[in-house]
Amino acid sequence: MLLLKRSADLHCGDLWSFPGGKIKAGETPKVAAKRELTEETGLEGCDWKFLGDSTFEYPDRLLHFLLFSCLCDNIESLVCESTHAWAEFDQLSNYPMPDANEELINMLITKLEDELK
Ligand SMILES: Nc1nc2c([nH]c(=O)n2[C@H]2C[C@H](O)[C@@H](COP(=O)(O)OP(=O)(O)OP(=O)(O)O)O2)c(=O)[nH]1
Repeated sequence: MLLLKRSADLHCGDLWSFPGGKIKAGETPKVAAKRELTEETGLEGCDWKFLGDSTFEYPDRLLHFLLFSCLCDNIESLVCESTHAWAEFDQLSNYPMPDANEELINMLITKLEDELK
C-alpha cells in the first residue's frame, strides 16, 4: 500500500496518509481519486474499486471519505513531492496516521480480505 507523509503545515500534518484529497466541483468521486493519485504520485492506477464511505469529525471539521483501491503496475514512474512508503497491511501500525484512518483501514481489510489471502 502506498502511503504519503503529509507536510507539517497541513491539517493532519506530519502524519502518514493515503493519496487523496478533496473532490472539485463537477467531478465524480472516482475521477477525483484518479486525479489526486496522479497529481500526488505521477502514477496511473488500474482496476479501481469503490470500497465504501466513512464520516469522521475532527474538532474543526467534518470529513466524508469515499475510499477507493487501485493497483499500480508502473511504480517505477512514481514521482512524489512528499516522503512516501510502500507498506504491507501488517506494517501499517508503524506509520502514525490521522484518527479517521482507523475506520478506513478496517474498511480496506474487510473489502480486500479475499485478495489479501
Ligand atoms: N489524503 C488524505 N487525507 C486524509 C487522510 N486521512 C485524513 O484524515 N485525511 C484528511 C486530511 C485533510 O483534512 C483531508 C484531505 O484534504 P487534503 O488537504 O489532502 O486535500 P487536497 O489535496 O484537496 O488539498 P487542498 O487542495 O485543500 O490543499 O482529509 C488520508 O488518509 N489521506
